[in-house]
Amino acid sequence: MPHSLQPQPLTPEAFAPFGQVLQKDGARNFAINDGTCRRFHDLANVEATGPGGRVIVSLVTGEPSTLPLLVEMVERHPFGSQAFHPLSRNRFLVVVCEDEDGRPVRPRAFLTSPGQGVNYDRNVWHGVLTPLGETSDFLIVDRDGEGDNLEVFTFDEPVLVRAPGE
Ligand SMILES: NC(=O)N[C@@H](O)C(=O)O
Ligand code: NI
Repeated sequence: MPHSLQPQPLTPEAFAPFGQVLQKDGARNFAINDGTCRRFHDLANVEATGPGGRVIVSLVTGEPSTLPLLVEMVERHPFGSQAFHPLSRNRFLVVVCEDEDGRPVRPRAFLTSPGQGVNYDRNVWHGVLTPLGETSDFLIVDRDGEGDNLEVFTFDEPVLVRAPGE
C-alpha cells in the first residue's frame, strides 16, 4: 500500500527536525536604518561545506503542480543547506523524510502559508521545489563548490500527497 499523506500546516516546531521556517512571525527583529526598516534577523542555519564550498543566492521560476500529487523521489545535499523563499503569496508543497541508514523514511508533507519559506538543513531528504497554484518565483540560498552536492532517492512506490481535506 503506497504511502498516502495529508499535508499539514507548516510550523517551525513541526519542521524543526528538518530545518527552519522562514517567516517574520516569532522571529527576532529590530529596527534598522533610523527606524525606517525592521530586520527579522538570522532566520536560517545556512551551511556551505566541503572543498570550495560557498553560499550562493539564486532566483528560480517554478511551474505549479496540483494536489493530489505522486512524489516519486526525494533528494538531499550533503555539502550544504538549501533555502527557498517565495517572492509572491503563492503557497508551495514541502515534503521531507527522516533518514535511516542512508534511506529516506517516514515522509512528511507540509503546506506553506502565504509568505512562508523553508531552509532545509544540510543533508536533509526533501522533495524538489513544488509550487502550487501558479507559476511562482523564489529566492534560493544554497551551496556551490566542488564535489557532488546532490543525492537522489527514487521510492519503490511513489508517495501520494492528498489535497487538503481529501
Ligand atoms: N537544484 C535546485 O536548485 N533545486 C533542488 O535542489 C530542489 O530542492 O528543488
Ligand atoms: Ni534540493
